[in-house]
Amino acid sequence: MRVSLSFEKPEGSGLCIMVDLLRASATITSALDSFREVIPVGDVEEATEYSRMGYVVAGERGGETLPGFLANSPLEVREHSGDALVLTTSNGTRILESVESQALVGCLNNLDAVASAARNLSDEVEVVMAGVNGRFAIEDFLCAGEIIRAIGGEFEEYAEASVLAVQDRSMVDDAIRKSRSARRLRELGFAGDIEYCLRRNITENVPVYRDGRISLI
Ligand SMILES: O=C(O)[C@H](CS(=O)(=O)O)OP(=O)(O)O
Ligand SMILES: [Mg+2]
Repeated sequence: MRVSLSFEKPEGSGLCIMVDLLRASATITSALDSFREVIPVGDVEEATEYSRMGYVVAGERGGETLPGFLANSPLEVREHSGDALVLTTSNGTRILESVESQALVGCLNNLDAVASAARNLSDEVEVVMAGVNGRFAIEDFLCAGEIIRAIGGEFEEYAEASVLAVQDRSMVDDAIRKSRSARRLRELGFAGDIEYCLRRNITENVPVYRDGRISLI
């Protein structure tokens, strides 16, 4: 198994795992408990159009929930159900739109499940950190490190660095709690989401993005 790590967009065209720990990956993973599929859309206008058609919509910009939408929150979306959830977020949904083939969605909540699915699907996987508006985000790097360690195999150097960074779990948790993204979410009243996103292996859900939709693998 060969594992690489990249930032913002996949460098190859094979299997990838999109990691946006706070919060798009966790929201998508959680939503698939109560929705058959998630439709990720890049812009607010398109999501609003879906809303007019009667779809349940969720989304934010800069962490702030869009008016009339559910929050990009793993805790909030699981209180709703339906056939499809339309989701637009600042980073995660935008990254998925740049995926050419298929992408799994990974977070700490589904850490071992997504690692095992990747191993079953391919002998090469690229983990893609979403970041925040083009900037490195430590929470995505550390989450990627835990997923890459769980996948195992041969790591390219960036991937290896992420694994070396996650030797101490309490340091990982502290760094994520102190991240710019977490601070911003706490200011907006989403402290509960941060703690939820830090929980390891609480679900077997492995979301897969293909042909513009996300469903369980
Ligand atoms: O809603 C979130 O947690 C973030 C907001 S921000 O742009 O990083 O402030 O969006 P996401 O697409 O989940 O990174
Ligand atoms: Mg994020």
